[in-house]
Amino acid sequence: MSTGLALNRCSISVCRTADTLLNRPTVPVVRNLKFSRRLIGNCSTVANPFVVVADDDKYGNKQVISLTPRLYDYVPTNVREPKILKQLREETSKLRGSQMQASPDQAQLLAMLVQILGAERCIEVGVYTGYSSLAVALVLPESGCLVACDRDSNSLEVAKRYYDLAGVSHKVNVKHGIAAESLNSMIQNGEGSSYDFAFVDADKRMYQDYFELLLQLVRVGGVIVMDNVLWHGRVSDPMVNDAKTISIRNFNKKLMDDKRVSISMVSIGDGMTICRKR
Ligand SMILES: C[S@@+](CC[C@H](N)C(=O)[O-])C[C@H]1O[C@@H](n2cnc3c(N)ncnc32)[C@H](O)[C@@H]1O
Repeated sequence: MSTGLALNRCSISVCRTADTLLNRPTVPVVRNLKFSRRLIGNCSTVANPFVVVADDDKYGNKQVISLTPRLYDYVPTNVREPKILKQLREETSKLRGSQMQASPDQAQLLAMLVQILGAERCIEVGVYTGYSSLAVALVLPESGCLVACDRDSNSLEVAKRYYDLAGVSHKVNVKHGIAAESLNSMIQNGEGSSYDFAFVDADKRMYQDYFELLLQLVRVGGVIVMDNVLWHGRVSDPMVNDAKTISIRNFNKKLMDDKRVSISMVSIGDGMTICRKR
C-alpha cells in the first residue's frame, strides 16, 4: 500500500496479529508513519508496539504514539458521546459509506472548537447522515445556525431525521446541492466574513476550492477545519499519485506558505488541519 509497509516490519506484524484476531482489515496508520523506520532491526521495540521513534535525525529520538487497533479502541471509551450521536452512529454503521462518518473523538474535537470560539454561525461541507454536523448543532446556542451542505438527498434525509430527534432542526439550514455552488451563492448573498466556523469533509479534489470559498465566508479569527488531510497515509507515500491524493498533498503543501491563516495539523482520525483566519 505504501512505502511505510517496508519500513516498519515489527509494528506491522503486531498490527496484523491484532487485526487477524479481531477479524478486520489491517489498520494502516502504523504502516504509514515516516516516524517508524527506527524499528527495523530493533524488534525489542515490539515490547511496546504503541510507540514509534522519529526517523528524521532532526527530531532526535522523539517518540510518538502509534494507534494500534487496541489503542484505537481505547480512545472512544474516553469520549463523552451524546446518546443521540451514538444512536445515529449505530444506525449509519449499517449503511453504505458508513466508513465516511467522523469518529466520536473527531466530532468531540469539532464541538469543542465551536464552544471555545463561542461560534454562532457555522458551515459544514459534506454532511452524509449528519454525525459531525449534529455534534456541532448540539453545542450551538439556540440563536446559532449551521449551514449543512451535501449533494446526496438520501443521506440528508437521515441527517434531517436526527436533527429533528435531537431538537436542533431550527439551528440547521440544509443546503442540498453541489457544495461549491451553495458556498458561492452564500457569498453572492452578501454573507462574506459572517461565519465563525467551517468544517470540510467532502470531495477531496475540491479542497483548495472549498478552502478559498470558506476563507471568504469566515470572519477574521474564525476557524476552518479540513478533514482527511493524512488521507489514510497516502499523502506521505510518493508512490501514490491518484487525483485525490495529489489534491490533498498539494493542499497541505500550499497551506504551509499561506499567510492568510495560522494552522495546526492534528493526527486525529484521518488527520485534520485547523486553520484560523488572520
Ligand atoms: C465523508 S462524507 C461526510 C461525513 C460527515 N461529515 C459525517 O461525519 O458523517 C462526504 C459527503 O460529502 C458529500 N459530497 C461529496 N462531494 C460533494 C459535492 N461536490 N457537493 C456536495 N456534497 C458532496 C457526499 O455526498 C458525502 O455525503
